[in-house]
Amino acid sequence: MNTIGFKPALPVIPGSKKLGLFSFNGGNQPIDFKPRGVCLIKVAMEETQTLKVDVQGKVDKLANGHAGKNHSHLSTIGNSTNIKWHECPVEKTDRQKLLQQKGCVIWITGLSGSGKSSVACALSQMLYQRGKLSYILDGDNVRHGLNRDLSFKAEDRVENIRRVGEVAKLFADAGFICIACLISPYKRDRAACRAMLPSGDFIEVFMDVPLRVCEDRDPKGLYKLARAGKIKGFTGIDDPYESPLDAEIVLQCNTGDCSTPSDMAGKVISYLEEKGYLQA
Ligand SMILES: Nc1ncnc2c1ncn2[C@@H]1O[C@H](COP(=O)(O)OS(=O)(=O)O)[C@@H](OP(=O)(O)O)[C@H]1O
Ligand SMILES: Nc1ncnc2c1ncn2[C@@H]1O[C@H](COP(=O)(O)OP(=O)(O)O)[C@@H](O)[C@H]1O
Repeated sequence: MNTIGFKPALPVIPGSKKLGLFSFNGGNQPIDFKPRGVCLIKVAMEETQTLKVDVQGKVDKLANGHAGKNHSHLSTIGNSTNIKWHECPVEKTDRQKLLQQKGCVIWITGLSGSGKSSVACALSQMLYQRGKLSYILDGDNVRHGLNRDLSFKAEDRVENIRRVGEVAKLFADAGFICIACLISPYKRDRAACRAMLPSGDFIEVFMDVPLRVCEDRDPKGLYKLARAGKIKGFTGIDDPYESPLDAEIVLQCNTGDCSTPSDMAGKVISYLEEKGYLQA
């Protein structure tokens, strides 16, 4: 693929979108394809854009080039053969402008009882109060529906995380601030979810709460059951939890005396503000 620059032949009114006929006239890099005179291209805000051009002269926006999207050709993705990505005129950037925020995924990981759901709820509430749209994908809740066929065996946890990662990606593309809170015990699976999103849009939050604190809380009595051998493969007891080393945000609580979920959520809000996610 070559990259070329192009300038629309008609003026672009700032803040507006158009469909129109444009000729390639602004490329200053060598290209080896033959433009067919005019092409129907959707115009974005900028006067000059970098486009990908394949050998057949088909055009593909670089910005949307993440996993699985092949705009020009039939693809095989997993067991799905002969599939093609369909673009629509309303894109993520348009939805973000509408919502005045940037779509992203806040991925909260930690042991059962570490406070993931509490922080997720507090965060969602604080965002709501600021007029920002979020949606929570809570492991427990998603297992009531979409993932009801999955157990807590290692391979089912992997599939659980993969599915939630994919759903979270869709929410982020819709412009939502998607808050996923799952134990997600394996580093590799969290990394795979991170890789589904454009750089920066996956924000990992580690609930750094030791097992003894979680076990003391034991709101559902599950640790007690696991210690008694009545639940097998319970995370932290007889199933592994791999702590993140590269989380964007670490929320620590070493003793029973922790800061409140709202204070913790406040740190996430500060991060989102600093990184510009709370504006379009
Ligand atoms: N074996 C075992 N191990 C860990 N957790 C268990 C298990 N069995 C049931 N539960 C309950 O399921 C909730 C975790 O679901 P997740 O989907 O977040 O788990 S995972 O990410 O697939 O590991 C978890 O909820 P949270 O306490 O909210 O984390 C538990 O209540
Ligand atoms: N920051 C906190 N300080 C004290 N208790 C907390 C805190 N966050 C959560 N809890 C309590 O700990 C228990 C587990 O919280 P929860 O949010 O359900 O964790 P998780 O979703 O990780 O299982 C609940 O009883 C909750 O009220």
